[in-house]
Amino acid sequence: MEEAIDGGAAHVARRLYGRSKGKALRAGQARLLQELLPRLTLDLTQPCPSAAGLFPTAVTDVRLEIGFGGGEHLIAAAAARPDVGFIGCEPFVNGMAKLLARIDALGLANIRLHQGDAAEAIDWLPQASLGRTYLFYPDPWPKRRHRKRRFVSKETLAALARVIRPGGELRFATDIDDYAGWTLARVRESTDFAWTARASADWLTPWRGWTQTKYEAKAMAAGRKPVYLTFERRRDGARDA
Ligand SMILES: C[S@@+](CC[C@H](N)C(=O)[O-])C[C@H]1O[C@@H](n2cnc3c(N)ncnc32)[C@H](O)[C@@H]1O
Repeated sequence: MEEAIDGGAAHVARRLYGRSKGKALRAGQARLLQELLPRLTLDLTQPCPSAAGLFPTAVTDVRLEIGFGGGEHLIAAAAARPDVGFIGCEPFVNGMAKLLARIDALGLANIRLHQGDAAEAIDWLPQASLGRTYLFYPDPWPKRRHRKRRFVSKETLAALARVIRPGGELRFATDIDDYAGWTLARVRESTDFAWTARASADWLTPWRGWTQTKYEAKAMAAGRKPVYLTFERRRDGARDA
């Protein structure tokens, strides 16, 4: 067990499941990992006084993407909103290399990165420092005995509730019905988040300006139908209002 760096939710050192390496990297990708990644990486060994202060220019909001994969959504979101700071977390080195190539090509200055478990970055961030968090197609771990490896848990929801400001959002997409039900059940038990859907169109329609991720394209090609769930961070005492 490790102490939280900023005195926030206690960070429990946990195993990160899933692959961290795939195909051999090209020379250009290896160079970006060596030279660009260290310049954009969060320094979790130092306290984080302010999430907005991680960016070189003033930002109006800070948003976090957990497990960005190939970075399709993160790049599009950051390019569309240069006034917003984005933090991307991804342990898979090939995904990180792909994202770095896009950041470099587009000259984006509003992305910061953590190559590893997003839970570490979440525990490091100050309270109420994020306006929005994205969790798209997290690894489904379909076997019953592996479900405890899923990113969504009572503990991660509590950690996210600490860093998402009241009125802020957690956006979640999955193509696995059982993971949607699992997440809804955990949100239902939480006093921190409320599912905002009013009608089926709300969970069957992607968010405005949505950029399809590689995983979603594969899921749809295989005939699976995604759901898009938006959870609002409750303001204190709002649960039974
Ligand atoms: C099924 S892929 C989806 C990727 C991407 N979101 C998409 O929609 O294409 C899940 C991703 O989550 C990453 N991941 C798994 N556990 C993670 C964790 N604890 N923190 C951050 N990323 C994680 C994996 O490396 C993988 O790239």
